[in-house]
Amino acid sequence: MTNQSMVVSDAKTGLTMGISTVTRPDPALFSSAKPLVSPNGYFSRKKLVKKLESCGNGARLLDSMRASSPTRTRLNDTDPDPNSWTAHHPSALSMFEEIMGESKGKEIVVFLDYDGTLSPIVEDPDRAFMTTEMREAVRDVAKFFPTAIVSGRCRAKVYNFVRLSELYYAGSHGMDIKGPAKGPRKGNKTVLCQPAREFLPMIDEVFKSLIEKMKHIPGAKVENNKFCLSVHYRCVEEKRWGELAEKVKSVMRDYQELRMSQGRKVLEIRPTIKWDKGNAIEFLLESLGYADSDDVLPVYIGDDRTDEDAFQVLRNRGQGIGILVSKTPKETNASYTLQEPSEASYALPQTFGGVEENNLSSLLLIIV
Ligand SMILES: O=P(O)(O)OC[C@H]1O[C@H](O[C@H]2O[C@H](CO)[C@@H](O)[C@H](O)[C@H]2O)[C@H](O)[C@@H](O)[C@@H]1O
Repeated sequence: MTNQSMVVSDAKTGLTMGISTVTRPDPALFSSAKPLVSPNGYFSRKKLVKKLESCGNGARLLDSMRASSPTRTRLNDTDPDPNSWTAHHPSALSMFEEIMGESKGKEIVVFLDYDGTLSPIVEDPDRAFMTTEMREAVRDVAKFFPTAIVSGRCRAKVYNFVRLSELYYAGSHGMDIKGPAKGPRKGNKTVLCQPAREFLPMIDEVFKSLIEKMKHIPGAKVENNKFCLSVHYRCVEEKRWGELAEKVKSVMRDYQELRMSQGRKVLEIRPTIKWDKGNAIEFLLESLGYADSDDVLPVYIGDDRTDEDAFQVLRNRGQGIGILVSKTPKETNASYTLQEPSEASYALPQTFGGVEENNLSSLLLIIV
């Protein structure tokens, strides 16, 4: 293992754009890697950690699959009280003034989750398209603020859905980050970070095993997200979820270097490295020159458990705005809420005439 760094500079501002120190085996695999030359924005080395989330016993996993994928609309006793939840996590739309106050004098950086945030949740993961209005809204946001898509999907796939080359993309739950290829920073070196590169052969192997195992479970789907895998059970009969979980666990037993987490009717398999969406947004903020800056206001909008790592980072920094997209109360580190993707999809391009840079009101006008 080597401790390598990447430096990317922004020709426009002269700022160091991307510096990351990541643990990885083969520097040659990082096409844009260069020696660390600036004292600015060093990232502390992220060491491999033991499994963060064990698979647990079968019954626990099955319970958790049910709990994390509610088909119900009614709340149960364990859900947070809706009134106190709304009081603590008010709608981002109703808190416009307050949110605007936080943005004064700060540079806004926008982070957007994809599934469930920019696109509605649908049965077929390959058909989770975003609307044209949403794309326009994101395009317009990116004209004013550095904007990144942070997704569990493989970077190429999420790029194919979004198709905006001026954005940063952090795919595979942040384990595959790339800066804009074109757009405002055209001609500059691009930010690149792939801290789990060494796991690629293993992930491919596990993908093949899972495909084989899932063949006999109607509706199950295995998605290769490059540095992680998704086993979807949205279209599997609930009475077979236990069997599906057992099969996934039986494959996982041979791979102690991988761990499992859960999303919305999906089991996600990924390397045990301590690198998640939270690390991804820290990396990107650092890349943009905001490592320890008080002058930045990161805004993160997401809907899923994996987005909580990013919300947590904002809380830890005591900086930024986390917005959870959810219709039902959930434990969350976000401060505000939106009910559903459509609340963030009413693009109002006509408002751009009056938009001022560095003003959060511009952002909200664009996305709501
Ligand atoms: O981080 P995200 O961008 O939110 O990605 C998380 C997972 O999203 C996708 O699965 C989810 O959306 C599908 C399409 O609506 C839905 O069918 C599935 O049940 C959801 O879990 C994606 O397919 C996964 O690979 C991502 O990890």
